[in-house]
Amino acid sequence: MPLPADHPLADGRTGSSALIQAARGARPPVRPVWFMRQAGRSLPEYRELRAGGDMLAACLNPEMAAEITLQPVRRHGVDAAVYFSDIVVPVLLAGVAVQIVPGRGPVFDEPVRSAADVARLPRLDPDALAPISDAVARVVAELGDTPLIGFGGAPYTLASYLVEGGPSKEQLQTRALMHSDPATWAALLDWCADVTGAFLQAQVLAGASAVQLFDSWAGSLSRSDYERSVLPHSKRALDAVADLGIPRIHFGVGTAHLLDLLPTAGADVIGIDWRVPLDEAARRLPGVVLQGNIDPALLFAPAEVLDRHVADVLRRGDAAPAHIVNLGHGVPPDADPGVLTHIVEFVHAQGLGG
Ligand SMILES: Cc1c2[nH]c(c1CCC(=O)O)Cc1[nH]c(c(CCC(=O)O)c1C)Cc1[nH]c(c(CCC(=O)O)c1C)Cc1[nH]c(c(C)c1CCC(=O)O)C2
Repeated sequence: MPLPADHPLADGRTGSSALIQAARGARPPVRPVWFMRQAGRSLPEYRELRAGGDMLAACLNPEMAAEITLQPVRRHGVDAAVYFSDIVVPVLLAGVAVQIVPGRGPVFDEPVRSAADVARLPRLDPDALAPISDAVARVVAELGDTPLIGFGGAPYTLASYLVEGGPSKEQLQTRALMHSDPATWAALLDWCADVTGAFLQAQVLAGASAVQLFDSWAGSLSRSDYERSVLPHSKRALDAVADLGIPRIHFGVGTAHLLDLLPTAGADVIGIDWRVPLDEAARRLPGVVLQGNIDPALLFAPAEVLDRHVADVLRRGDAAPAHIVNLGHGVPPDADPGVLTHIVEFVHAQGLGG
């Protein structure tokens, strides 16, 4: 499947941007920087626009979702936008009842735990993704040569919300299901991969120039469980956009023990959390473009401590073929937006270094 001729990557708008260059392994004059979870909670203009309104309703309102996506680009001058939505949006659009509870996260009316529960999961009608395509088209019409990153939840992370019925630190029911009923598990993860795959595809076809697959909970898996029961499904989700020719980023939290496995799912760029220094990651992933990995905790440290840390991240990032600067996980809701703007200015002022 080719990109539409008027897609920003097909018509030349975003191809020479720092983000796309770096994702393809080149070293642009200035290192690209964006922040996971930049679209939302830490910005006063976001809070004002949302004004207590429902999160998922905001995601399904194309005008509002487009505006929220653009807010951090205007404010911080980041090198990419990330589409304002949530990993559970395509699940909701498939017809599964879910809410996002403020301060908690996605909560499902009925957890999915048995073979019958999985068999009942509805098929996602691609037409249901129209509000996504609409919002993305509005965003890219405003972005010019700044690329939009689309995203989706990796099958394990998504499945953990469905099985637990909500956020869970240890995902005990999820991992119990993986071991007790491998066939049901595989069917559930394939369903999640297909829902995320369709979500990614809709965003790319409407104008996203790159995608990121978030596997926030992958770190709780053993290496063998990850390799056998999760990785093939993450690959299935990434495969949904493989032939569109856009860079694919794969990010997980707490994945030090899984690092060398991650690129085998098919992504071009691997996102590293703050626990593994980028030069060590580069040694363990030769030839792989890296993204990360400013410790989000340092957003709360004095300016000179933060600057020293960011300079260290840049220096270590030089060990990779190319480096996309980001945090090691999402922007905390109480972060000072001024600190994020400062990081963008600091990174751009450094040039490429090394
Ligand atoms: C696990 C996960 C979720 N959603 C997401 C993940 C994976 C990324 C990660 O590990 O951080 C991904 C996500 N969620 C959101 C984005 C938007 C784009 C971005 O700025 O990166 C992205 C990429 C918006 C959001 N998603 C959510 C908000 C907050 C809702 C609000 O403002 O009321 C935003 C802006 C809600 C949400 N949705 C989810 C959680 C855990 C929460 C937090 C609940 C809370 O603390 O209030 C599920």
